[in-house]
Amino acid sequence: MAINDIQVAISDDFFSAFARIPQKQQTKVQHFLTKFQQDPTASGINYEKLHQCRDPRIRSVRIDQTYRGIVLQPKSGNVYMLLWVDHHDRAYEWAKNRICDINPQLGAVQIYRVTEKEEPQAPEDKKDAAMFSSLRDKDLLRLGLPEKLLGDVRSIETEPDLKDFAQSCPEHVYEALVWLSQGESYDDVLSIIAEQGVQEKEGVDTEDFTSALDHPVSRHKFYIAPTEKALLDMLHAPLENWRTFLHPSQRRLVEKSWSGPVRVLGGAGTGKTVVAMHRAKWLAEHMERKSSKKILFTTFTKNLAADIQANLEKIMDKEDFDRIKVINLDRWVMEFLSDQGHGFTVDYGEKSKELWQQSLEMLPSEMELSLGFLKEEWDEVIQPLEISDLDSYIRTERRGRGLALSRQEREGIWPVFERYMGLMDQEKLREPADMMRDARLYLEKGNPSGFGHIIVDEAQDMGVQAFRLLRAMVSEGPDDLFIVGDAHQRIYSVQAALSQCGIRIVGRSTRLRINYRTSEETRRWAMALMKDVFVDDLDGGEDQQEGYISLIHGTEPQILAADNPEAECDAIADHLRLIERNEGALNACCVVLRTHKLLQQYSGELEKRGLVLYPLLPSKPDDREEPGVRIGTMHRVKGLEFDHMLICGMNEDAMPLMSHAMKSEDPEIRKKAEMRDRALLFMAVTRAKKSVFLSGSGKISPWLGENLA
Ligand SMILES: Nc1ncnc2c1ncn2[C@@H]1O[C@H](COP(=O)(O)OP(=O)(O)OP(=O)(O)O)[C@@H](O)[C@H]1O
Repeated sequence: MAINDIQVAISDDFFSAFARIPQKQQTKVQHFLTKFQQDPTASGINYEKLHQCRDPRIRSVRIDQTYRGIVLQPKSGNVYMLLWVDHHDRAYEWAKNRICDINPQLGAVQIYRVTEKEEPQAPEDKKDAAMFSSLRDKDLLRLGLPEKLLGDVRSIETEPDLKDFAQSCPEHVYEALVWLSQGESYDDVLSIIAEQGVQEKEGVDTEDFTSALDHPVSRHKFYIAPTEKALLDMLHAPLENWRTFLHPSQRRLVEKSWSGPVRVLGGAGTGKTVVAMHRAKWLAEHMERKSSKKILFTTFTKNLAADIQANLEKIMDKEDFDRIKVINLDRWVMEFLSDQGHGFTVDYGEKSKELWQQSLEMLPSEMELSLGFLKEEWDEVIQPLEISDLDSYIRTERRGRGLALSRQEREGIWPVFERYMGLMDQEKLREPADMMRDARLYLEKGNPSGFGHIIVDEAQDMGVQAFRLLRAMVSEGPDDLFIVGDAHQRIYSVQAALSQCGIRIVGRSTRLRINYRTSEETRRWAMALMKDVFVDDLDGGEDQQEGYISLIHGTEPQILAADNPEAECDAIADHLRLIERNEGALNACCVVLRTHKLLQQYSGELEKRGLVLYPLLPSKPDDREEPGVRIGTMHRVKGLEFDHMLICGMNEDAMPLMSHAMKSEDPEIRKKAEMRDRALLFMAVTRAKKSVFLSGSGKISPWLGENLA
């Protein structure tokens, strides 16, 4: 057998186990793996049969005197699979009841754990109460359940039983069981998994590991390193599973040529950014080598673009990476316009405030409309619809506005807008949305963007002008636009519909449904915030709120209502100290506040209580090597994640914030402002990987519910 025919597949469990062993042994494992990958049949590799082991194909291999790797060596073929690594006794204990085989129904490689004494059936007295009693064995096997686990499934009665079963069950089967436990019908679950390319197959050869490793389920579990360098890179970041182990539902979006724009929706933490990054990588690897056009990966926020750039660099070859430009859209617009000799400066509201005041002088004295109302009219109607004359304004439908304006009233207020536009021009100023419009006009005149494909993250915060611009930046055609977003997290712009901006996604739209970040308890709490509100699908329709799951469990969000701010800060400090005692550091904890003023106030109070703080600054990435509790505004944590989130100062007037918009005379504007704050709280809560703590004092936010600590 030629050595180069040999395939070495490494399981995700192996990488997790590797991350837990001491550094000294990690170095030895690296040496071992380099040798092993070159030739697993070399005489220096000591395979030992484990007599206690349920799977006759499993062997141990020697790393050093005390550490062992666990390997599967199939009877035939040239595949070797590395399953685990640990101290001798623990490695043997892990291997004892593990089975690694090819599922006869699906043709995928699975690893699972059988109980000491397999019971093909549940005990008689448990049968009726069982959670999956309505399903026949045949139905369960069709989902890919190993036959040896049938008895275990039959014994599951409660959610905690199901949760425990996760330790033994192959992950894709566990996912199917969780869907079923949440009330999805059996047929719907079959369709969900079929969409991922997971379905019953005829004539599976249960000894052909080479073919089985190509199955989407196996590819979610095993990594076949293409080069030694790729393997070493993986070992340097063993817990970053997203680097290689794409879920089948993610992989099918990434590795495919699409006939036009694609929209990917997905709740918080479902891996939208991960998918978008892998999509960029796949496109770079598959695009025409000679093409002078680049791939643009764009985001709404600057911070996220910086993170993505760093992450893409980790998973790509330099040559492929050079085909991608990662930049937030605003910044690209500035660079492009400057190249075109545009000559205007963007204004984020500082100077325009003054100009609005001057323009207000044009309002007829008999009209009693506030400046707030006029600015809302500008942001919601005039700006997105690009209205530049009174006639068009009179004819427009004013969608999304709650207060009607007669023709006469429109004639009355138009001079205010006209004056504002004139003053902005005079001062050579532009609003960010105007900059996007101007960039689009240059593109439409024939000045190219230089991009052949565009990937858009955080699309929920891109407004009408941004979508129109993106459409103009790349020619219509295969793989032109790949757009990911989640309107539950829209905290900046107003709702925009892709199709109304020329981006047609019909037939190329999909949803990611498995949350990899937050626990199920946190996910449910966050979803309850959005229970009775309309959440759009970025194209004018409604996003379904059901059908998401998280496979991780944790504690319920903890809510504290203190008598006064001092008592609240005492409780926050106590909560942090407890985490520090358990985990040894506070670097993965983050405290967020609704406003800059609250941020200053709470920072001072927490420092007084002896806590070291690490402020999250607007443009500096979070360096997790630095000590201290992360602290920032809620907006600053968009797109990030932390083990523990503390969302503080959640008083009645802070959430929702009693802003101008919340006091608007237009009910639609009040509704939108409230929705943005709900989305902000939703986004902040869903940054947590392990726990959420929400606190306020005196009268707390009505959204924190009644679950008081
Ligand atoms: N296939 C995967 N395997 C392991 N981890 C994954 C996978 N996909 C995503 N993750 C992890 O899940 C977490 C969330 O991923 P990501 O940030 O891409 O989600 P998102 O949908 O963009 O989140 P949000 O919208 O809330 O910002 C990250 O920690 C990521 O590493």
